[in-house]
Amino acid sequence: MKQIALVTGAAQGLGYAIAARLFAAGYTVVISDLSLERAQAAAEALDASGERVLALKLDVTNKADFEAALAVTLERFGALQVLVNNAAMTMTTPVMQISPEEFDSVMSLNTRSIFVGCQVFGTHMAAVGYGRIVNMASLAGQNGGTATGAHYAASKGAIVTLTKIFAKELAASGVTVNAVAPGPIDSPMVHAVVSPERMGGMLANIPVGRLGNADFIGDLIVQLARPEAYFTTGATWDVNGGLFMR
Ligand SMILES: NC(=O)C1=CN([C@@H]2O[C@H](COP(=O)(O)OP(=O)(O)OC[C@H]3O[C@@H](n4cnc5c(N)ncnc54)[C@H](O)[C@@H]3O)[C@@H](O)[C@H]2O)C=CC1
Ligand SMILES: CC(C)c1ccc(C(=O)O)c(O)c1O
Repeated sequence: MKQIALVTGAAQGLGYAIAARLFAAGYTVVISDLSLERAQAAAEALDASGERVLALKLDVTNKADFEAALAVTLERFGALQVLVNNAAMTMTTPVMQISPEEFDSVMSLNTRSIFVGCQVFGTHMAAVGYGRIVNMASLAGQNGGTATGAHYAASKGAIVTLTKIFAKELAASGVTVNAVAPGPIDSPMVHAVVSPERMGGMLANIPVGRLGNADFIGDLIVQLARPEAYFTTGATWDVNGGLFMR
């Protein structure tokens, strides 16, 4: 059976690495992002033939975009088994200076998007009796964050909880819902948040002494997406170089 996966925020960074590892594992991959042009460029880089890749605009703050992306994917490929809710943003505003509007915007993009994605895609997956959803959390959601903003950390903590809730709801329908919680991964986002001057201090604080690798996150998600991974659901998979100990 053809295996189709959709990744949000897949034009760059971890999202692109996840899409690339799924592609290498034989999946047909829908690369979605806020910008159609950037999604198209990423799709072209992954599969110039365009046979096993589709680029879509999917603004994760917009429920109608999730619904449209599901409809277009089903129309084009006839199935959709895997959703990776990856898109997010971070802002490093000190907690006492975060406005309610800024707090809402981070929660909407990082957390409400996961809620909506699990609802829309989970409903389809439950109807067909099979599916795999992976939500991108963060170590910051577990330890309150250090380099990251308070709203970012709170938004990621809520993803762990939502993952458990949707896992329980969908378990009997053949749908698993798991989260991955990375610590700092070598990616545009980490370099945007941690200046070159502060990077040495950050590396010194990571027990394994180096940043994580985006391809490994992709490979972990390939494993969680397998039919054989039916017995892990509601779990948060930590990938943090031992930083949880600090
Ligand atoms: N890079 C890291 O060290 C870590 C990343 N993470 C998580 O991994 C995920 C990916 O992170 P990175 O690749 O580093 O981020 P990134 O900032 O490099 O990429 C995020 C992608 O999301 C897209 N995006 C932004 N707003 C969007 C919207 N409204 N709708 C759809 N797409 C949108 C951006 O265009 C971009 O392509 C995020 O959930 C992040 O919180 C978690 C822990 C560590
Ligand atoms: C790159 C993102 C914002 C990031 C950076 C640092 C940490 C950490 O030190 O724990 C994270 O968990 C992140 O998600």
